[in-house]
Order: sequence, then C-alpha cells, then structure tokens
Amino acid sequence: MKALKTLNPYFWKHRVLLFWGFLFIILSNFFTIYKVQFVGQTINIIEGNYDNLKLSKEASLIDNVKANWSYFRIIFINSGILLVCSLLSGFFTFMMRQTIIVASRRIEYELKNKIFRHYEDLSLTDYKKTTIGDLMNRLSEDVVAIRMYLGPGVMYVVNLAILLIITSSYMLMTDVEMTFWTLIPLPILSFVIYKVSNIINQKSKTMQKSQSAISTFVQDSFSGIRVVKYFSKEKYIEKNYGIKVKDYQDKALDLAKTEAYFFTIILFVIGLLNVAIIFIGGQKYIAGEMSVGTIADFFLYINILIWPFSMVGWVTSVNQRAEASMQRVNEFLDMKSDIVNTNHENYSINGDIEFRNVSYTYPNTGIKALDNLSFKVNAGETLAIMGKTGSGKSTIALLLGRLIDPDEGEILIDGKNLKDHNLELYRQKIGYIPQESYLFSDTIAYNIGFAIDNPGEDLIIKYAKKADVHKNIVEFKDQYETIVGERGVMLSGGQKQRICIARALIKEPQILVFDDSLSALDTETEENILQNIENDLQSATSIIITHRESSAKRADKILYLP
Ligand SMILES: Nc1ncnc2c1ncn2[C@@H]1O[C@H](COP(=O)(O)OP(=O)(O)OP(=O)(O)O)[C@@H](O)[C@H]1O
Repeated sequence: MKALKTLNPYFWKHRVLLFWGFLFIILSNFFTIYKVQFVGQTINIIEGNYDNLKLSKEASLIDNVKANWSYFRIIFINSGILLVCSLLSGFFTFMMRQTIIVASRRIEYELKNKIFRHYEDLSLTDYKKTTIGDLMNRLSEDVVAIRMYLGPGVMYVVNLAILLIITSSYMLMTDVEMTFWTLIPLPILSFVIYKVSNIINQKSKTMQKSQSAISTFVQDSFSGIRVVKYFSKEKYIEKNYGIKVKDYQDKALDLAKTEAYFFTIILFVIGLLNVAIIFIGGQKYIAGEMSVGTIADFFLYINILIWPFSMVGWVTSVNQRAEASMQRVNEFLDMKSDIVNTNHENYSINGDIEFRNVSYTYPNTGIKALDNLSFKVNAGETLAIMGKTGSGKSTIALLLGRLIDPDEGEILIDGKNLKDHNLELYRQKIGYIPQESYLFSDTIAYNIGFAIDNPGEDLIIKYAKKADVHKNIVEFKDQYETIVGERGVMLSGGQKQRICIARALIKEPQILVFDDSLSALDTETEENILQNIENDLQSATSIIITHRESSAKRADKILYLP
C-alpha cells in the first residue's frame, strides 16, 4: 500500500469530515447492535408468559391487552426501543455516507484537477510518451478506482472493525462457545469473496476494454463516414461492428456468471451459519443452558456481521486495484516537463527573432528535422519559409512557440535566449495559426474569442472581419452562435482556416506564425487578409510558412529549407 500513502495529505485535508464520518459509523453500529438484545428479551417474555396469559377469543384485542397490561407493556416498550434504535441507526448510516462519501468525492475532484493541470504542463515531447487514451484512463478508471478506496474502501473496513468489536462483545457476553463456532467461518467467507472479487475485477476490465474498442470503432467510422460511403464500405463496417458487439456480449455474460457466485456464496454461508446456530443452540436449549431469545439474538448478530465480512473480501480487492491505479497516477504526476518557465517578470516584447545554429531531432523517431539552421528577422518584418515537405518548416513553428526546445544552438527573441524569457508572457504575445485548422467543438464566437480573456462581441466581429470570414458567418442561421461541430466539421476548410486566423489576430500579437495556414484560401482572400495584417499589425513580426509563391511574395525575406 506504498503508493496509496500519496493520499495521506488528502485525508488530512478532509480530516474534519472524516472524523464525523467515523463517529457516525460508531453510532450507527451501536444502535444496530444495541437493539438486538431486545428482540431476544421480547421472545423470552412471550415464551415464558404465554401459559399465564388471560387471553380470550371472544374479547376484543384492546380488552385482551388491558387484561394483560403488565405483560404487553414490556412488549410495547421493547418495540418502541427497537423502532427508535432502527431510526437512529438508519439516520447515522445516512450521515456516515454523507460525510465519508462526500470526502471521497471531494478528493476525487481535487485529484482529477491535479492530473489535468499536470497534463497541461507537459511538453510536446512528454505527450509522445503518453496517449490521450492513457490520460483518459487515468482521469476516469484510475481515479474511480482510487475513489473506491477512499470512500467505500475506508468506510467498510472501519465499519467492520467497529461492528466486530461491538457485536463480538455482545455475543461473548451471551455465549462464548456459540460465538466461537459462528464467527470462525466468517474470515473464510472474506477470503473466498476476495478471490471472487479479483476474478470479477479482471473480467470487468476485459469487458471495459471491449466496450472502449466499440466506442473507438464507432467514433472512427463516423468521423470517416465520407470515406466509408465513397468506398461503399458500409457492409464491411457493419460486419466489424457486429464482431465487436458480440465480443462485448460474450464478456458481459461471462462477468455476469462470475458475479452470480458472489451472492450464492454469501447465501450459502448464511445457510451454513443458521444450521450451526440451530444445532448448537438447540442442544443448549434442550440442556437448559440457552433460551429461545438468545438463539434468535444469534441469528440477528450473524445476519448483521455477514455483509461487512463479505465486503472485507471485496474491499481488499478494491484496495489492490486502487494501489495499482495510484501507482499509475503517481508515475504520471512524477513526470517533469522539459519546458520550464523560470522567469516571471513583466516586460514588453518587440519581436526580433534569431535562430542561431539550431538543430532539432525528434526523440521518438530519431528524425533530424533541423540541422544547424540560422536566420534572423527584425521586429515588424515578414519572413516566408518555403521548402519541400518534411524539410522542417512546422518544426520551426513549434520551436518558436517553445513547445519544444532545440537540442543544439539557440533561439533569440529580442536578443535574449527564448529559454530565459517569461514563457507565459511570451506566449501571450505570439499568435499561431496551425497547419491543421483545429477548432473546439463549440460556437464560432467561442473559437475566435478563445485566445483572450472575456472577449467582447464587438472585438470578435472586428477580428472576424480582418480574417475575411465575417461575411460567411453572418450567412449562418445562428451567426456567431453557430456550433462548429466536432472539430469544425460543419465548416469548409477555408472557413476553418480563417476562424483560426481571427483567433490568432484577436490577441494582437507581436509575433505571428502561419504554419501553411493560407493554403485553403483563394488568392484574393489571402491577399485581403495579408493586407489587413500589414495595416493593423505593422510592428508585428510575421513568419509565413508556405508552399505558395503568392503567399511569399509580400514577405521582406524568404528562407528556403533544403
Ligand atoms: N511529432 C513528430 N514526431 C516525430 N517526427 C516528426 C514529428 N513531426 C515531424 N516529424 C518529422 O520531422 C521532419 C520535419 O517535419 P515538419 O513537420 O517540420 O516538416 P514540414 O516541412 O513542415 O512538412 P510539410 O510541408 O509536409 O508540412 C519530418 O521528417 C517528419 O517526419
């Protein structure tokens, strides 16, 4: 349980809630057990006094009660105690869940945020070490497994410990031998349930994998529906889907079969213990050593204990899973980003850019994308970068945004190494239009305003005009509130590119990087946009990565990559 120690600070943070939770566990268990003795007592009173009662079939129920009042009084009092105890134990069980489960949900929330924040901090190279699916798993499956330890795990273990202490004390006070014989099978039950729970966990994991395979397949098929239809591959896709669904069904049925054992085992052990109570209790009753009420008490004690003992088996398996999940989360949280910001000063950025003998090799493939590259652009100038595909143009864009750092050489911004700049401030001053126009599945207004805090409507429209896309947006029924669909599927390639341009321009950046992001535009629109930028962002340095002569012709300098 080494990895789970990471959670100790969280337990400490929510100690007040957890303290109340533990107190409620004690109270709810106390009232659950306390009432049992009154059941036995009442049965003994009924059994011992039945022959002496003055009951008449002709008299009404009320008259019978009046005639035997001293006898019925005790039964009424005992019933009242039973009712109040049940109410109180129910109330405290409710409170126990309201505190411990709430604490576990809060810790889950904090943990999810921490993982997400950490993921955002990683560099591009770090992302290559993990996948989106991996992150999703850590955020969902792993965090849920940890929460199960934090909530039900802790709650049931504490519950059983307290229940066992209180119940066994009552049982021992009643009959030592009977206590011994009825408690012995319970740890064996825990062990068997633990084994079954482990098998259930493994099977539900394979079932979940099968479920995610279906989700990925459906997502993939419908994202590429145009290709599927064009190639007339609907039947093929349908067949593959059928295979995947069948696989899921087989796994789900297999899991259901194992789950059925869970309750079967519990019911079997309850039956076994009932036989033990009747056998031992019956012998003692015949020998005059035990009353019927005490036998009834034992039935109730065992019924109270059986569930927590079963849960211990389940919780042990849950805790093992949580330990493995915590290890996976910790491995991820221990990853330190290559890109660290050490400067937190506030200053202005002019936009002078110099690459001095810069080389970069992608660590995952070993491909040397840039080799000893040097160039210089002064603030306010435009540099066009051209070259054949794979020559390293996009890599320059990534280096300029400091999404990666060069292996050799240095990048100077205003004469200072980019690594020594305040990264947060620098990124506020750089506008980037990616090669693949990435839009978030939200409205057009959200996508344009994304670059700045609290963007006003006027500003969004102003920059949509500068990016020459306003005229298209106003033609949509919902105009700026149009939902762009998943990654902008509702828009044409050129519309997406221009919305991305508006998103970069709204920042009023000092450095503007176009990564082949004018390719879907006709020359007239391209001309308009570049003219608008020239007029409005005169002091900004523009880097235009392009394959088209038309985009490069306005540039002050052109860099050809070999
Ligand atoms: N994330 C990555 N991981 C590994 N290798 C990469 C990665 N991105 C690019 N490369 C490799 O680095 C080289 C340069 O890629 P880059 O994207 O910079 O070229 P480019 O000039 O922008 O190409 P294009 O004109 O086709 O967009 C290519 O050989 C490419 O295979």
